[in-house]
Amino acid sequence: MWPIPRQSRLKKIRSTGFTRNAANRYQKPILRRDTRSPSPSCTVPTRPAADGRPSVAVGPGPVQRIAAAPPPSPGTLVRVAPPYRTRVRPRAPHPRGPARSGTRAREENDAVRDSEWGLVVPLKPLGAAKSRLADAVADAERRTLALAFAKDTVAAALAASAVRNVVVVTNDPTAARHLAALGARIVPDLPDAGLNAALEHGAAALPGRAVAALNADLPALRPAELTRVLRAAWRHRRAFLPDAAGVGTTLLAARPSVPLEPAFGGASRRRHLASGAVELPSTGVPSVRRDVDTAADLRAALELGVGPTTAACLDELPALRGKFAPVGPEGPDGTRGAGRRRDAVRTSGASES
Ligand SMILES: Nc1nc2c(ncn2[C@@H]2O[C@H](COP(=O)(O)OP(=O)(O)OP(=O)(O)O)[C@@H](O)[C@H]2O)c(=O)[nH]1
Ligand SMILES: C=C(OP(=O)(O)O)C(=O)O
Repeated sequence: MWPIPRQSRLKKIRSTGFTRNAANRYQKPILRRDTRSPSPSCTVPTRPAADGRPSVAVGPGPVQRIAAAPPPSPGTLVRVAPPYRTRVRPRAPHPRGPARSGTRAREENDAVRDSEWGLVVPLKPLGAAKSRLADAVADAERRTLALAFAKDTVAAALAASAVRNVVVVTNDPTAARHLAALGARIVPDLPDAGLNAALEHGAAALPGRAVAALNADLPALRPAELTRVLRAAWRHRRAFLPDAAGVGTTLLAARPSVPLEPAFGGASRRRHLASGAVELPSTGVPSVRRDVDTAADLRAALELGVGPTTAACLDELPALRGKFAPVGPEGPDGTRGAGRRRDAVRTSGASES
């Protein structure tokens, strides 16, 4: 019956609203009688904080059961969905809003998908980490703080909508256990040849991805600020963010298939600039720049508001309580120091704040 003479073709288009090909593409939703058994309930490990608020999962803890939706009554017509894909973790709603249909929207959605980054977070063995805090705190507290910084950094990174996954490169078994419980993938530091070798090794675990190296000592990190930095980095082949002191680097990013070429350590801002990486704007992203090496850095981080694990350490460990009150003015509630911490809970899939 095809080709239809032009006249009757136009008539057909007018009567159906579709050409034959367009009509073939249009499909009604498939409806079938529901024969499925009720779907199983899913379990989410959580550990409530001391004050009763929910908190980041820190390991095996009480398991909260989420009841499954009641099954439809027998014989109900249900829309047949495509095969379900299991997500490793629920994703936060994308800032550009829900996915839309159409070619232009599809391109936009692809761009959003492409701009999801793999982060590489290096972490020294805790016994050696944060050595510049040794003057201010005893060894046990220094190790605890190094782990707390890393946990707050990784939890915030996992909650950032531009981040798809976080690889932690470490040989520390305790840190590995805690950070894996948050949702990070642990890669042993096989080269064991310093920070830059560890970063190259971690980046190799994310082939074909946009990769960003992020220091593990950013306890004030906010997911929305990290997303802002990564979206800015997406416009360049390689880009970096200087640390709060303007001497070092807290984040170095490379688009897919571009070698990361990390040159961290000491005055790395100058080295990253000389290597051709573009320096990203520093304004509006203080939490991504606020690395903590010294007691003064920790006070400055407290001014910004640190994450829940660092705040809990500073509140609960007798040797640390009251030790790092920030130098700034009192908070609106008259409290200082850890009392001014941000209370937002940062878990995977949590909304950005
Ligand atoms: N896996 C791995 N991570 C490292 C290594 N060296 C440094 N890092 C991490 O790289 C980031 C910046 O490191 P540094 O500032 O040199 O070390 P730090 O432990 O933060 O502080 P200091 O001991 O005071 O220098 C931190 O997240 C470190 O844990 C390494 O050799 N291997
Ligand atoms: C590792 C670096 O920083 P810091 O030693 O100050 O943590 C760096 O800036 O390259």
